[in-house]
Amino acid sequence: MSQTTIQLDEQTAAAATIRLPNGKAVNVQSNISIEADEIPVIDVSGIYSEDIEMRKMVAEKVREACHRIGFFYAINHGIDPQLSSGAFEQAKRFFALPIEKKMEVDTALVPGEFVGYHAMEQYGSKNRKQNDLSEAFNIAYDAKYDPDAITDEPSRSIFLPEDDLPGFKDGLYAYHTQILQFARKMTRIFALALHLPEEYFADYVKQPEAGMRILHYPQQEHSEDDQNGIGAHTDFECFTMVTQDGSGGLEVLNKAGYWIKAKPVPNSFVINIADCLMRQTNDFFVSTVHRVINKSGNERYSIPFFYGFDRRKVLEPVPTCISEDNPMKYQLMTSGEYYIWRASKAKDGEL
Ligand SMILES: O=C(O)CCC(=O)C(=O)O
Ligand SMILES: [Fe+2]
Repeated sequence: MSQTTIQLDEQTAAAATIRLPNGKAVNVQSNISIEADEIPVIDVSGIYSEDIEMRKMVAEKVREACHRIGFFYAINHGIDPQLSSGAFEQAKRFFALPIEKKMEVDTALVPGEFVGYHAMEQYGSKNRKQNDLSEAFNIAYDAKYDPDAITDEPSRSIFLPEDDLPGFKDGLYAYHTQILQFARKMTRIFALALHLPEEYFADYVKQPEAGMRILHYPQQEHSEDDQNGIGAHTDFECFTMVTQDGSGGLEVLNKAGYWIKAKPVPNSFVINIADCLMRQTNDFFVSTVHRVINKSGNERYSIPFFYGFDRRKVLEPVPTCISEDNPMKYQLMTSGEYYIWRASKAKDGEL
């Protein structure tokens, strides 16, 4: 997530330029979203194949999607749907707690880190009358729940005492552990997609950034001009994998400047490129602007998993994405420097 500044066009209030904290500016032609089949659905079952050609076939589809739109659906990912149902149940239990209880794990208690509770209508854009209509709870990577952990460093997560919500932490990490393993496999596919050896990023993800978030969006009554569930933003790690319920509401800004509805596809992840991978690929992969507006008539719940490289690793350019004619556009920094800079900006109330 990140903050945005939106400038309304003088001629038409519908068109706008969105200035992003990642340094980009994107044009929006209309604030009203449209139905379009632009987000590819990729069957990723080939990632488990022993045959490198099968893995490369998935990788080429990922390459095309990440270059063209920065978003795709992954189906046949192999994760038991009971784990996502379990995590959604935990989300509903948490958000049903009284606000005073939820505020005991307020994210403000952990400056600079994206963990804990983000209260309803707390963040927003100064261009909209109402703050964003959502609440969230974020957890961080925890080596205790990673079967391939190489560290015993304590997690940055904060939780209510176990007796306040028995089973909540284990329920969330049961799902997190499975997504983490899938994300490591996908890291190999992303390397192939960039025409690099599969192992290229292996050292970057032994101790990854792997936050997960549960989100609750009530039905909104205001127009999309006055309020969003989450306003237009890009994510800041390498890639994000979102589990959405059946409500719909996630919208993706395509290169032509139109909001495309990312309609729910059962048992899929919506995967999107985030800023760090955009930086490392010198913009070959696009970190696409997205937002959420829940007008489904239901309470919407979603579970994004934000996956990034080890904080100590420098975000070096990918060799296949730079050349003499196409030099690196971004200043070198570590993943950690980038995350902390962006998280602090976002927590300053700018989304
Ligand atoms: O709720 C969703 O579908 C997406 C949420 C999101 O974009 C975020 O938390 O960064
Ligand atoms: Fe996002």
